[in-house]
Amino acid sequence: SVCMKTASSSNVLSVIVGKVQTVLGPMDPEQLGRTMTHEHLTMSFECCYCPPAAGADPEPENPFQMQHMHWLRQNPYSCRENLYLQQETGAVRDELLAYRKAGGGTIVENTTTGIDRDLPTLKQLAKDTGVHIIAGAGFYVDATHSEATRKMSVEKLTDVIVSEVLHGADGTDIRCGVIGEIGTSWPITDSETKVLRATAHAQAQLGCPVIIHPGRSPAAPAEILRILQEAGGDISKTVMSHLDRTIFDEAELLEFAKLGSYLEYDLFGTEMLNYPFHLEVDMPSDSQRVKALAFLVKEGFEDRLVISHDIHTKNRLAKFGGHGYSHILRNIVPKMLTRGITQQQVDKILMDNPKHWLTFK
Ligand SMILES: CCC(=O)NCCS(=O)(=O)O
Repeated sequence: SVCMKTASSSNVLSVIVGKVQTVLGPMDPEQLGRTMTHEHLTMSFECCYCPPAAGADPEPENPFQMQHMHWLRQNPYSCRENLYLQQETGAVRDELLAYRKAGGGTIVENTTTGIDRDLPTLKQLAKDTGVHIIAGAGFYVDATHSEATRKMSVEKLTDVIVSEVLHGADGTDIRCGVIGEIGTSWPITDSETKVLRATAHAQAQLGCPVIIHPGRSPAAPAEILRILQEAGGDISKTVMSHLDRTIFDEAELLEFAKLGSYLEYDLFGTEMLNYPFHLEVDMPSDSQRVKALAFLVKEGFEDRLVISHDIHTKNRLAKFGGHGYSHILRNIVPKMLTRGITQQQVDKILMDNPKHWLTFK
């Protein structure tokens, strides 16, 4: 039966090579269109609930009323109700229709094991809206690893990830088209190191795209690439997420960029004075994100940039007064064009780079 599985696995793989894999099946990469490389459409972020800080404004009684929108924007993780994006599939469906109208084609849905991935809902959303959706394989940060996950060997973890891509995940036949977001903390834990090694082994077998959530230290992204590379991963097909809250110093950023991964600015729309997961970090504004992109373009990295919003709480949906999934297309692109980034470079960032990354080798 091992032989049968290997034979059927190589048949599946031969169908995906040169293609991208959406929740509705393999697809010609030319069909992707404008692509947000890091979003969530249905998930729970309960693992990251933060009680309001001592002395700060407490959670309002009815947080989703207009007068509390500012509080929610500043304290998104201090309201449990706000962390259940999976309760808003209707609103997400409306937003995906709006995303298509705004010129969007594809969304990479980064929800992995640990934060309530829901593949049947993703498949239904793709059917209902015509937006191409690519689902993520693998595991989120250590705090969400189950005891069973922690006990798995690198080989077993590799088998799980490979199977999620080739055969389907969570007991369904719906296949993932990317590995990640693979979650890491700082310092990287033993269980996360095993998952990173498994990710690299799976990528070496599959020739597939990988996307990583780094811990909150400027040293984290390079350390992660070192682990992946040592285990046989393909850095040129790997996206490093959340650089906007991770590396601030321009020299350090250039040093990291030279390592060759894709560089992702994916918190567009997030404006927050106190970042509760790391109080020493000043969360940048959208203008500062655009400035970082313009800097990396000027330094010659236009072929490595990808962008997104990483919507993972309810308050960021248009239904709750948020910016929604079309903010980049409607507001950020025009801003980029006023800051020395050309239309051709914008097209690379939104179309060509995601296409090259997502295509199986
Ligand atoms: C699941 C969503 C996620 O991990 N988002 C990243 C948030 S942050 O670490 O950049 O604050």
